[in-house]
Amino acid sequence: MMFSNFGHCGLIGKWLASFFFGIFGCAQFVMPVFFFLGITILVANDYSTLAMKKCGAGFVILMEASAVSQLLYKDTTVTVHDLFSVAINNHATGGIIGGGVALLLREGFGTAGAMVVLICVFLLACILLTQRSFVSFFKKMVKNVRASKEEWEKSAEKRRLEREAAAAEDRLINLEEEEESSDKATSFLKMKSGYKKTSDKKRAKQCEEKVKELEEKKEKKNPKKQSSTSAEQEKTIKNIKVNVPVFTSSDEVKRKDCVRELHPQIYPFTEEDGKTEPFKGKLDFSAFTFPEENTSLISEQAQESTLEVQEESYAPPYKEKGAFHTSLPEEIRINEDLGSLIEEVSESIVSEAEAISEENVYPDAADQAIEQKEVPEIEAVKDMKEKQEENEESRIWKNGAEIKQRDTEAKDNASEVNDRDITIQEKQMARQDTIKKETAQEVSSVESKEVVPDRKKAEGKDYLFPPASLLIKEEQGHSSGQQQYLQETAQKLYETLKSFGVNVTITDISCGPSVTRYEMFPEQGTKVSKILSLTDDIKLNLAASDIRIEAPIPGKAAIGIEIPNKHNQTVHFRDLIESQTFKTFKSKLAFAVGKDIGGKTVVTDLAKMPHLLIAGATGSGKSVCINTLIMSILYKAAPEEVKLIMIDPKMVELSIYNGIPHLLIPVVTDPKKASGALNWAVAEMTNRYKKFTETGVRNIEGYNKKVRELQKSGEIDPETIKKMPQIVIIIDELADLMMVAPGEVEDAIVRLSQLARAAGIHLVIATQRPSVNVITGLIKANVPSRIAFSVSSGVDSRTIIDMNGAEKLLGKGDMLFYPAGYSKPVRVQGAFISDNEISDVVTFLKENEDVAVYDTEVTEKIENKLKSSAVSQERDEYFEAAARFVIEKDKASIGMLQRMFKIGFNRAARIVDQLSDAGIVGPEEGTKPRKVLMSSEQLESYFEEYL
Ligand SMILES: Nc1ncnc2c1ncn2[C@@H]1O[C@H](COP(=O)(O)OP(=O)(O)OP(=O)(O)O)[C@@H](O)[C@H]1O
Repeated sequence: MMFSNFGHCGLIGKWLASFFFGIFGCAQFVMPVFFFLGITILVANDYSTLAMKKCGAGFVILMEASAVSQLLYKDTTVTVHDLFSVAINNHATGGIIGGGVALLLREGFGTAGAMVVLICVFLLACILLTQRSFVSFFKKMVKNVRASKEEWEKSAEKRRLEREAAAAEDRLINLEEEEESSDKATSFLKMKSGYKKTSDKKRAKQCEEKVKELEEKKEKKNPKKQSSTSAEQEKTIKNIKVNVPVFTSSDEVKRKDCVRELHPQIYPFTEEDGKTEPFKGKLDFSAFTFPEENTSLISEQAQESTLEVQEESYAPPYKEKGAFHTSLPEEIRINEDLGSLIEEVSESIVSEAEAISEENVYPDAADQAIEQKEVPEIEAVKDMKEKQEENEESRIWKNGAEIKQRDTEAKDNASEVNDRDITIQEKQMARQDTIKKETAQEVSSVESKEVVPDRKKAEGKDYLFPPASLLIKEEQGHSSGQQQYLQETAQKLYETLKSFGVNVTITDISCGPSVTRYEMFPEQGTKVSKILSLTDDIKLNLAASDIRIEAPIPGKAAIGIEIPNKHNQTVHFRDLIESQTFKTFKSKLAFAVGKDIGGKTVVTDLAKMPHLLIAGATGSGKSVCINTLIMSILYKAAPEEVKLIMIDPKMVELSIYNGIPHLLIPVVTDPKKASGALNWAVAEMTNRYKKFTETGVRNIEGYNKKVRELQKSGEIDPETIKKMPQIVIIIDELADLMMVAPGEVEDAIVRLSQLARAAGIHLVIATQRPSVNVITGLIKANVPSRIAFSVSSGVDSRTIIDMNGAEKLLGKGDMLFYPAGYSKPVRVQGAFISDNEISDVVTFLKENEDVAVYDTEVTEKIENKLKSSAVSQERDEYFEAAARFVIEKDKASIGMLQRMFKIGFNRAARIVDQLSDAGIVGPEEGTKPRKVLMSSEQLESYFEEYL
């Protein structure tokens, strides 16, 4: 095309060039170049939008050039053909495109206007092509001009200052040559100007002023430089004034060192103390926390004293005084005034010393026995404190060595005091022991007198209480390493928790027969749930079979971790009944449960429970528990006072008691009879309520009181109206009963549990399977007191006591005792009684009592009930209604019953036969209706008896 434009390509080239000139006008000269470049750019840029935009902008610029040439060309072409032909001929006009645009614009805006529009479009096209706006271009230009101007000014100023400085230095050299200078001034000058000459103070001052002047001048002109210089100056001054390295609060080690240095009393017993270097650092107490070491140390101290006091008597060693607080003031800052800081620190040390000496070193001050030794202790501590106060008054910072020495003195004092304490404690303990032994001897002598069977003493007069000598006594033998073991376990426990980031203070250790409880107070801000979540880790670290965490212990601000003892101690039943608690217990339904975690005897009143549910896996100790309950009653109440009904579907557990005077009926082993016995109890309960209404009393106590009064006054014959005995119904395996007669048994139990308390009837239900179809919702709701023995899962535990915990018990009498009114179950080691002991007691009772006189009336009633229930099972559903109907109509026929009950012939005939068998209607009389033999009253009494 380029060659064609200049006529070098023959005829076709000429035609082609003419055509393109007609289209693009004069721009055709550069069009081949534009096409070549444009297509190259488009291909190279992968036909990107930007490339297209730029090519478009280039094309517009070219066409503008054509349009301008058209405007400048003085010709009056108006048609497209004219534009085309003129452009072909002279190659100087705009062609169809450029020319067309120019003509249109000229028509619209005139030539000048068209030029302006074209220039504007040209600029826009240029922006598009270059992708630069003119404004930013101009800005950049202005900036560059300004920068070069500033640079020039700066260099001029620099040169001027250099000249001035050189002149000042010349003057200074002259001055220095004249006179001698002092060392300080020289050094100052050295620092400032780098010269090594000397001059006197005055001269130095003058020089200094001069240099300062110069610097000020400089700084005024260059503020950045000024600030950096002043910062440098400050730093230098700081370096001269404060000869203490900067201390970072995040540096744990340094912090600890500082604390040790400033608070020597907090480390009274560490070996490390002697190695502590005198303090050299600078303090920054922001974000200050107290290190845990001292807490542990002091708690260990507390434990030591605790354990000593605690030996033998399982009572808690001291009353929650072991808990102490060691947190220091959170924010102590030293910045400007070191003196005030020293004051603050000394105060805090004194208060710390007080706190430690009063609360922690002697944690069991509350213990009465140890009260006597408090006076010398406190004096000794005061001495120690005074010495330490003196220490603090002296310079803490400078005289590190002196402080160290005094620390050692204080430490010695503390250890002296400690030793003295220990000896005092030992003496005290020894005295306590002797007193205890003496009293124990006295008590046992009194008890032995009491235990001797005494006919007169017993309320039942003719009841001979079994002697305690029939039971096995606990062998006295204390494991010697017990204290050491407890201490070690406590230490391990503490360290385990600490390793998981839980800091605690062990405040108490209660050693029970089978488990030991470590009471602890967690550090402020520790979540209880965090400790609970560590159960398995604690178990692992202590190699314990199972642990239970009580968080928090009811009524205490502490968490209890119960760890099984190395050697279990059996709690013998004899210990319990010989205890003062049992002897002085008023209720006839006293139940010696066992010993709690503190070793205290637990005796409870069954009458207040008023019904008890005992549940646990097989072999967990239920039967033994029931035996202790029965034996407690045998040792406490005469047969006239308490009667027992025992239901033992297992047949082997309670049969041993057959023949004792307390039994109302022989031990029931037949589950069918059991439901009869329960129904009798329900009837008895109703009877008792009737009697209460007649006598105008509300409960059994009121009734018995009234009877006693009337008997005393002689108004009634003691033989005819007797006092009501309390009745305890014991069911050893509820699951068996529920399998045989679920509906009936549940109904009877529910009725009894709802109403029997006031009537003096109490239920004790034991079961192996605490599933919901055995302990139904209704039974659970009405039996409020529970004893949970070891179970296999948390689900079972929840069925019994509505919470987890029983799955962690150790078995063999380890129980969670949860009577009505307790907010949380209590862990108790149940008493143990062997079969031999039971049989000895039973034999004793049998020998000394007339052969058990069972209540024949009760037995008969139960038998009748059994029979009637067997018969009633065979009877038709409409039997009762039919009987009433025939008595009402005074005749009985099959057709009549058919019509009345809308039943078939056969069924009606069967009902009539049943009525005849029951003696309600007479025999068949041919076609005549049968005769009715009973009146309606007779019928009612029949129903009462048999249904
Ligand atoms: N308080 C206790 N102290 C020591 N050992 C006990 C105690 N209670 C139970 N045991 C031991 O556990 C064994 C099983 O106890 P027990 O017969 O009472 O269990 P159980 O729960 O009634 O079992 P099952 O439901 O199978 O009858 C006893 O033989 C005894 O060795």
